[in-house]
Amino acid sequence: TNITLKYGAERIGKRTDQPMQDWRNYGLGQFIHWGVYAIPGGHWNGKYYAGAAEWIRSWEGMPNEAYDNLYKEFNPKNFNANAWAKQAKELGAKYVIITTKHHDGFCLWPSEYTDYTIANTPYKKDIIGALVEAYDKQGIDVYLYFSIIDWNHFGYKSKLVTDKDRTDYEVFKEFTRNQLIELLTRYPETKGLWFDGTWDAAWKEQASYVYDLDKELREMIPGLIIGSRFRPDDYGNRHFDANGNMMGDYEQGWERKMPNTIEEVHGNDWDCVMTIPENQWGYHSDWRGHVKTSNELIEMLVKAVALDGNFVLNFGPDGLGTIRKEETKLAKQVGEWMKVNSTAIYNCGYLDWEKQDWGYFTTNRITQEKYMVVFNQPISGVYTVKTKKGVSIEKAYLLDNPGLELSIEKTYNNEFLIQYNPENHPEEPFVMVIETNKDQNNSDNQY
Ligand SMILES: C[C@@H]1N[C@@H](c2cn(-c3ccccc3)nn2)[C@H](O)[C@@H]1O
Repeated sequence: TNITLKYGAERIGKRTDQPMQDWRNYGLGQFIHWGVYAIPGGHWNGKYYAGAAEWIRSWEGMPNEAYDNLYKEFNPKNFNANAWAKQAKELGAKYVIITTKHHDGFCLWPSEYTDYTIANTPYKKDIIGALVEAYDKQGIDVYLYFSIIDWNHFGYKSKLVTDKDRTDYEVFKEFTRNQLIELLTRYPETKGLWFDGTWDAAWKEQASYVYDLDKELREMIPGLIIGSRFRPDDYGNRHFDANGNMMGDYEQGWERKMPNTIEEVHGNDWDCVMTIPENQWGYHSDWRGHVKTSNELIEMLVKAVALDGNFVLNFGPDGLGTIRKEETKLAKQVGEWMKVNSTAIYNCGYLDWEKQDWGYFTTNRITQEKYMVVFNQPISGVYTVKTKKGVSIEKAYLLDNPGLELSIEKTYNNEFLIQYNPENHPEEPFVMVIETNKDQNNSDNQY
């Protein structure tokens, strides 16, 4: 169908400019959710809050008035931006997404458009500025998370019913625009904005305002990257417009979930943002339910890269600015795996060969080198690989032991069977490198 839209997708197909190519090649990112919600950490008056810790203000167990005064005691004496950035570097994250303002409206930067900011806490100092500088120094690209929902602003409405709603909302729209311009002016190193809280009916009616704001922000920082969770089209659709075309630069719909097939990705760039516990972004002192292990997180990361996406792992520092021991341990474990295997992650993406049970294929978009990341070792020691017509496998070896060539048999219907029987069971996923007759990446073919 081709419905005429004034505010639909600005482009069909992937962005091809360098900033977007860099984004596409990150593979792994870090999400930071930090704010005053980290002070209660999922508890109030001795009671446990079963929801997501950053939503505790919406819980009847926590009076709004009590929550809205928490900022007066926000004084994270253990906060050390350089330590966080160093840990992210060791994790192997190529970019970071930092909450500037979550749904509660508390600003981690000294915004001049509201008093509900870090400037009016005992801590006083600019948290965002310190983090941008520290991550920049580590060579990690910085993206800013911004919640459109703002429970602290009188003009914020989830839906527009009365005339007063509408006049108040106009004030809120200008406030939102001012804060976004303020953020990009203060932190011009910002590579992109990760918007959240744009599902309200009120916001979905603002197609022309958001279209203009999107354009204005992109003009401030050339190459700025904004996902599909920002603009509504003429009919209030987000992510995909009325013609089914994606709005924004990548699909931002995979929150705590992932696609299973390349078809679900619709040829778009996408990111998956993931919590370590089942559903906690902000700090909760009592994680219940399933807490993911490093091998589970590594499999999600590899699966995302294998399906042409990025994987963004969330960290929720506590009220004093400490990154909790569970997150520190996982950052170390994933980081150690990345030190050995990131060749199959960075600059890699989807290889259009049939998915096999032993794990995932990835391929380097620049060198075309191909990788098999193994999660399920076959008892037989036989790894089946179905290539494309005319493509044969000539060499196979372990990424961390190139000298040991693995035997390859070709079957009658163009399948290749790679044999690998390690003496002992590997404790974590491992990578095989495969070279085909079509590879041009060996030096003597370069003219
Ligand atoms: C990135 C994540 N997005 C925020 C969120 C998710 N949701 C939500 C609301 C209703 C249904 C499903 C998800 N509301 N807010 C979370 O608080 C966190 O910031």
